[in-house]
Amino acid sequence: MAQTRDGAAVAGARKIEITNVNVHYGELHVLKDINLEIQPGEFFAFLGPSGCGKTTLLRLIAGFNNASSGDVRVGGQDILAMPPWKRDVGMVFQSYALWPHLSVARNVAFGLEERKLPRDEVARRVKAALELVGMGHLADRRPSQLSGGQQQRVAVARTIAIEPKVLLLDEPLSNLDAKMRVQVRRELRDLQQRLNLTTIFVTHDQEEANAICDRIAVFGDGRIQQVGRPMDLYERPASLFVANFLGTANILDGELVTVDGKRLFKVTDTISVPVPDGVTISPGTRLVFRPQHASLEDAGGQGVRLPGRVSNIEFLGASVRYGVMVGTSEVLIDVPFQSGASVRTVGADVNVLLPSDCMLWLAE
Ligand SMILES: Nc1ncnc2c1ncn2[C@@H]1O[C@H](COP(=O)(O)OP(=O)(O)OP(=O)(O)O)[C@@H](O)[C@H]1O
Repeated sequence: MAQTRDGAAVAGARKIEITNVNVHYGELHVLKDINLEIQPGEFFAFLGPSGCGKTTLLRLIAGFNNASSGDVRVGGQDILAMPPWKRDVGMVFQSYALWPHLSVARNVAFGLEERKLPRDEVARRVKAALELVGMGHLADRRPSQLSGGQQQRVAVARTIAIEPKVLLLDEPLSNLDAKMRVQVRRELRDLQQRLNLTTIFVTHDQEEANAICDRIAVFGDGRIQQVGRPMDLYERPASLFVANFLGTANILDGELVTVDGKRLFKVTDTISVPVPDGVTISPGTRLVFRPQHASLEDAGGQGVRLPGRVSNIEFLGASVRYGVMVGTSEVLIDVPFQSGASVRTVGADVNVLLPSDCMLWLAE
């Protein structure tokens, strides 16, 4: 049986299988050979920059656009030929799309009435859905009398009232301020767990995806670049694109040279890094590392030393972020801040100490 990030076993939730999906808008090839399996009860993110096709794939699953080729199955059933309302799939839109002239309760009831459910069943579901999102006490208000976060909760209530087996969330937090985003994303995660819903969350915000999702598919240029758990993608990105998209990455250019039989990655005439056995360096391969994995060392410590000069200092609270020029590239190094510890000054000569197990060798 599948398990969620919190270890809870899930029964009854649906698996989503996307096979060889292509979507064109006229000449534009928007989704290219998408293959993906989303496990029952997973909270899954589509993450990527604007325009890479995330929403297009979400809308395809919901039934609001068509594939040029490929197959989408939910719970083993081919859904692409079904109308949206028969798919057991509920979608929450970025804009919320609430009716301004209807009360909160009537907004939630609307989709149920369209489905011709009996009145008492509609009333029961409206009440239950609003209670679930903590909006029962505001059932008589109009959307204009609600905050952004409250409107978002109504939009979620309206979707879960139809009792979908799959929940699709299209950038649901983008209209909220930073504090509210953190609160509502937690609520969404809790709700998803309680209802045991296979959920896809579309976002271009890596922090959001990392915070609440079990797994992430990173999209770029209409393709899935990598799929994995947040920590695995961060620690083991498969490409420069993914390394750059998930967190801050230092990227050093260089070329492979062999000196006395040893392979070196030559960053400048005076700075070279030994290439570990088993690593393949091809044209376009770069040396990549995270700011917190390196340190500034005066003495001691294991690893490769890169001589550089401090070019910038930012105090971030828990750490100090140094910009250090290594050759012609500036790298960022996060040093944990300790009260009373001396802080280097701009212009100081330093050694960047880079443990060999923190080096990534990546290409585009
Ligand atoms: N109905 C449409 N007709 C033609 N082109 C479209 C249509 N909808 C989207 N596109 C184009 O398809 C590409 C993918 O759009 P999509 O909305 O899926 O991207 P996205 O990754 O969700 O971006 P965002 O984060 O900005 O919403 C974009 O180049 C967009 O301009």
